[in-house]
Amino acid sequence: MNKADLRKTYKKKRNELSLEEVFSLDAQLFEQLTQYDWSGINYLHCYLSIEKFKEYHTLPFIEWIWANHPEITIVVSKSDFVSNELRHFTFYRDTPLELNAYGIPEPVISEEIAPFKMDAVLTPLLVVDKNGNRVGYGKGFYDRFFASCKPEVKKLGISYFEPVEKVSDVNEWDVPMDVVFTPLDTYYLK
Ligand SMILES: Nc1nc2c(c(=O)[nH]1)N(C=O)[C@@H](CNc1ccc(C(=O)N[C@@H](CCC(=O)O)C(=O)O)cc1)CN2
Ligand SMILES: Nc1ncnc2c1ncn2[C@@H]1O[C@H](COP(=O)(O)OP(=O)(O)OP(=O)(O)O)[C@@H](O)[C@H]1O
Repeated sequence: MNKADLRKTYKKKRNELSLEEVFSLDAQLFEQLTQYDWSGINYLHCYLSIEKFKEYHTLPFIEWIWANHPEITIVVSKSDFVSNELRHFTFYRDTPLELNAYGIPEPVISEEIAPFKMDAVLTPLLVVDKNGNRVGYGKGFYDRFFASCKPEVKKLGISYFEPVEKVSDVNEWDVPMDVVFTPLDTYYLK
């Protein structure tokens, strides 16, 4: 299937999840994430969830990192919807957040971190294929971001759904995921 059709299908599938389903999928994803080997990571970039789109709710996992991996600095983004580029800032317990016009929580003030500093990036997505090719909302924020990261950055995807066989229209700018967390499994793709 192509990205446009997958985007439509998986947006609908996610929308149709009940709150009970989301709650239980989130608990399973949390288990997968906490079983991953986080050693060697200093800067972990993580998205903050858009509630109205029913994205996996990352805050409980971020709190787990704060409690269990004090050596890791969590970094979150601010989105510029004119250039479709991200800027990156440290995120601590006391960092104030505000919702931007798209419903994405963003830090009000904190320290800016350059993209090449990231050791791992937890990436939002609608669905991936078995090669790690990702379908997002179609604005290319994360593809641009990965283009400015160091080549060895760990690209980690989070998905409510199992990988599909194939995204048929992969472009030259698409950066595949190395690892994908789903409620049922963690896939190591490269
Ligand atoms: N939590 C989170 N943060 C993220 C992303 C993400 O997928 N999740 N992004 C990943 O790249 C970027 C933001 N991408 C976005 C792209 C489009 C819309 C949006 O609201 N689009 C339409 C509505 C479409 C719809 O209804 O589905 C609009 O413009 O109104 C929001 C965020 C950066 N930050
Ligand atoms: N490194 C890059 N530099 C400049 N433009 C880029 C880059 N990567 C992607 N783009 C542009 O961004 C758009 C990405 O579209 P695509 O359908 O791949 O988005 P997506 O990966 O689903 O979305 P998102 O990353 O926002 O979740 C394309 O129009 C592409 O031209």
